[in-house]
Amino acid sequence: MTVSDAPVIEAHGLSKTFGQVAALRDVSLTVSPGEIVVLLGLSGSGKTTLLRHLNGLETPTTGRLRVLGEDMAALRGGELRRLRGRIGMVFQQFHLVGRLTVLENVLTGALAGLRGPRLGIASYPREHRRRALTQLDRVGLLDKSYQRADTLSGGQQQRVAIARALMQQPEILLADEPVASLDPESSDQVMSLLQEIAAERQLTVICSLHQVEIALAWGRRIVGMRSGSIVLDTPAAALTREAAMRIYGRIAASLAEAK
Ligand SMILES: Nc1ncnc2c1ncn2[C@@H]1O[C@H](COP(=O)(O)OP(=O)(O)OP(=O)(O)O)[C@@H](O)[C@H]1O
Repeated sequence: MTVSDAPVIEAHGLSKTFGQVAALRDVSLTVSPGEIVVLLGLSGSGKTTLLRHLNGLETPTTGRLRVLGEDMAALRGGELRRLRGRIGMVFQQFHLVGRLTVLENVLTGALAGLRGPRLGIASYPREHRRRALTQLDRVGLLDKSYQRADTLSGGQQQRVAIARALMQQPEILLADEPVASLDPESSDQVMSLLQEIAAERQLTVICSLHQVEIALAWGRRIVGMRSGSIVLDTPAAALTREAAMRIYGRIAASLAEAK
């Protein structure tokens, strides 16, 4: 195995409990560079908790986790921040600052690498501004650069959030239900953009979804989660819609039983 083939994520027996709630149960997962992995599961199955472990926002109750070759349990302060700088994140609710321009929102993606507070576009280095405009061009929104972020549609706002994440030149992109708030057409645009960008940059993408149809259409590898456990890990091409729906049916049934 060469260095570049080394897994970017290696989780072994991860468990996480919040009080009485087991959010993750014995999760093991290995992801190679450039893979696009869809985490598929209903609400409450543990997808967000797993993603939060991958960028060090949660620490496991038990188990081991290596991300980009680093043992997460061994990282402290600045080391953890540096690792986080290599991992981009996008969220269901975009988390843009609505009253700022699109360009300023994208510029904030590079803030971790800058000292001191920034106020206004002109306060960012010229090179950052150039890069931010390049990212906006890539996501098809260059013409919206100077518009307030809250005047954009949901799909456009998610594309801005992707451009912001790309500013940190991440090696891994974590997308937590990135299309859950979007209509079908915008969902397709966002999923297709994530896939193109992953291919262009050899970027590893881990994307949580709850919709089987979208997972089948866009996933390459589908990891199914139920009640905190991985119950399925298969190439999307090998998973028929009927099989996925049956698995989902079992997920739904198990949740109904739990209530
Ligand atoms: N900080 C927390 N404190 C207590 N319980 C938590 C916490 N975070 C997650 N949980 C619980 O852990 C379980 C898994 O939640 P998680 O958010 O990971 O699921 P999910 O599949 O991402 O669902 P959703 O899409 O609704 O966020 C749920 O039962 C949730 O209530």
